[in-house]
Amino acid sequence: MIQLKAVEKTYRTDTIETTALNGIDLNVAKGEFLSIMGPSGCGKSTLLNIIGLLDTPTRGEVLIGGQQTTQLSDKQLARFRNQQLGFIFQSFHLINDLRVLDNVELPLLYRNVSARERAELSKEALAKVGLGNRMKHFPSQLSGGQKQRVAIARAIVGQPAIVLADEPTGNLDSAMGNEIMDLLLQLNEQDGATIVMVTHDELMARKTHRLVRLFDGAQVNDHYLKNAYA
Ligand SMILES: Nc1ncnc2c1ncn2[C@@H]1O[C@H](COP(=O)(O)OP(=O)(O)OP(=O)(O)O)[C@@H](O)[C@H]1O
Repeated sequence: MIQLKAVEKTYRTDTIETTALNGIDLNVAKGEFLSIMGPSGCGKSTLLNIIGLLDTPTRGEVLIGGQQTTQLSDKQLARFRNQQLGFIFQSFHLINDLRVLDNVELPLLYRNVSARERAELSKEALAKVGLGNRMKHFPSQLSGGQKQRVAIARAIVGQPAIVLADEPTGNLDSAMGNEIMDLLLQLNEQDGATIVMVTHDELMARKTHRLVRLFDGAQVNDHYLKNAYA
């Protein structure tokens, strides 16, 4: 479903060159729930942004669902993102001036979906995350866990094949974090969504199918990391 081949990412400013990713080869199977861990600055968000086509690699290839993405124009990328990918962020990224239902409808606005169908699909997505009774609320009237549920409803309303989550439980206490994690597991198990999640929480990562550890922009295996920290 996701294939990265020899992906490198270098950021350049006038004086400094930073290698954020240094030759990543990664295959994520359809229906797999993968977590990515590693110390601060090791390249986790960069990797997720590249998988999510929000950023482009300096070298290497990114294939999503067999489609080569490196040659796509910005417009094609935006369309591909909108149809294939759902995003969940640590800080929710909801629009505070919009009611919950309108926030969830947003990804559908960029497609040819009628107003009635947008509302129906969004209500379904909100019911799925247990927020069917909060549609008319504004984000400021919700708890952190509820905001993240809205963000998940928004991520899944267009039924994307892949959901990308950047520290989805990072801003939540452990009880709410566990609820959000259960919801992601349910999405994966029942709806078959392929999920890639960046997390700092080993307990959350342990619930997923596979744990990839990064160190200094490179993929390392568990054994190596344990030796490195021994
Ligand atoms: N836009 C940018 N310009 C320059 N350097 C960048 C940029 N984005 C990231 N970097 C650098 O690339 C490296 C990887 O950053 P990245 O945000 O991917 O790490 P991370 O593992 O997600 O960190 P954290 O856990 O702290 O969020 C870091 O050294 C960072 O300073």
